[in-house]
Amino acid sequence: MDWITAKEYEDITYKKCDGVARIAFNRPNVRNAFRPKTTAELYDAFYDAQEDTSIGVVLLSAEGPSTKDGVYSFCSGGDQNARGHQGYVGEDGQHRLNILEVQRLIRFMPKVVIAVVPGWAVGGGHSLHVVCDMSLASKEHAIFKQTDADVTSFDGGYGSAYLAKMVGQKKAREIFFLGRNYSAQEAFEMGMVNAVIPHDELEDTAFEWAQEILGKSPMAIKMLKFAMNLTDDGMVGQQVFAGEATRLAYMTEEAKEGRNAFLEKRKPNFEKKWLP
Ligand SMILES: CC(C)(COP(=O)(O)OP(=O)(O)OC[C@H]1O[C@@H](n2cnc3c(N)ncnc32)[C@H](O)[C@@H]1OP(=O)(O)O)[C@@H](O)C(=O)NCCC(=O)NCCSC(=O)CCC(=O)c1ccccc1C(=O)O
Repeated sequence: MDWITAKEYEDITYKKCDGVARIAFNRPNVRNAFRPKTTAELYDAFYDAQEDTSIGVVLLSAEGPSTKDGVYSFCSGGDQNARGHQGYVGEDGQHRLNILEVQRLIRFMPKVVIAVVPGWAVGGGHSLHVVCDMSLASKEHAIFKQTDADVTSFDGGYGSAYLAKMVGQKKAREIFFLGRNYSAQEAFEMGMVNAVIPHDELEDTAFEWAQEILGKSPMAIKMLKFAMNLTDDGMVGQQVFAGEATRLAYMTEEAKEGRNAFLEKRKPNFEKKWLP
C-alpha cells in the first residue's frame, strides 16, 4: 500500500490510500491512552475523512508496539494523568469529556469505520471499538477489557448499552461488572469482533476488507449504515436517515419543480404524480 500522510499530528497518525483513510493512535508507550489533544486530533482527522469524497472507509488503528516493553495496544481509554476534577485537562487548562464527540462522529459519518485492534482495547478504548461499524482483532495480541468501574467512569451510551445489544445483556454486564480480560477469539465468539486475524496480516486484511466495501454502491452502504443505526439512535437516528432521504428527494424532478416555482414566483406544477 502507498499510504500518503494526510496531515501531521502529535498524538495520532493520519494517512490515505486508494479510497481508505487510516487514523491511528500514536502514544504506544502509554497503551495509546487519549488526552484532550488526542481527542481533538481524532475529531479533526475523522471530520476530514468524512468530508473527503474520495474516502469511503476509515480504519481506526494504532501505532506500536511500545518502545518500553514491546506491548501492542489499540487504546487504553482516557489518560489518567490528564484526568482532573471535572474531566480531562487540556493544554488550555479546560476540563473536557470530548471522546463522546468522536464517538458520535464515527457513529453518524456516512462512511464505514473499521476498528483495527492490534493489542489492548480498554476502558474508553474498548468503547471506541464498540462504536465502530466493524472490528478486526489481532489473534496474538488483542485483549478486550472494561476498566471503567475501576476508575469511577461509566460510558452509559454506546460503550455499554450498545455493547449489550451486541453481546447480550448478561455478557455486557459481566464485561463491565467484572472487568476481565477477553482474547480476540472470545470477543469474536461474543459477537463484538468480526474476525480474528494473525497479527502480521491485520493491517493488510483491514485494507482488503475496506477495498471490498469500496466496490459497493456508496449510496447503499450509507443508507444501510444509517438504517441499522436508526432503531438504536432514536430521534437522532431518524434525523440522520431522513436527512439522506431528503437529499434523494432533492434529486427528483418534483423537487426541482418546487424550487423553480418558488424562484419564479409561480404555483408549482407537480403533474399529479401520486405514485401508488
Ligand atoms: C491497559 C492496561 C490493562 C495494560 O496493562 P499493562 O500491559 O500491564 O501495562 P501498564 O504497565 O499498566 O501500562 C504501561 C504504561 O502505560 C501507562 N498507561 C496505561 N494506560 C493508561 C491510561 N489509561 N492513562 C495513563 N497511562 C496509562 C501506564 O501507566 C504505564 O506507564 P509507565 O510510565 O510505563 O508505568 C493497563 O495499563 C490499564 O488498565 N490501563 C488503564 C485503563 C483505564 O482504566 N483507562 C481509563 C478508563 S476510563 C476512560 O477511558 C474514560 C472514558 C471516557 O473518556 C468517557 C466516558 C464517559 C463519558 C465521557 C468520557 C470522556 O470523554 O472522557
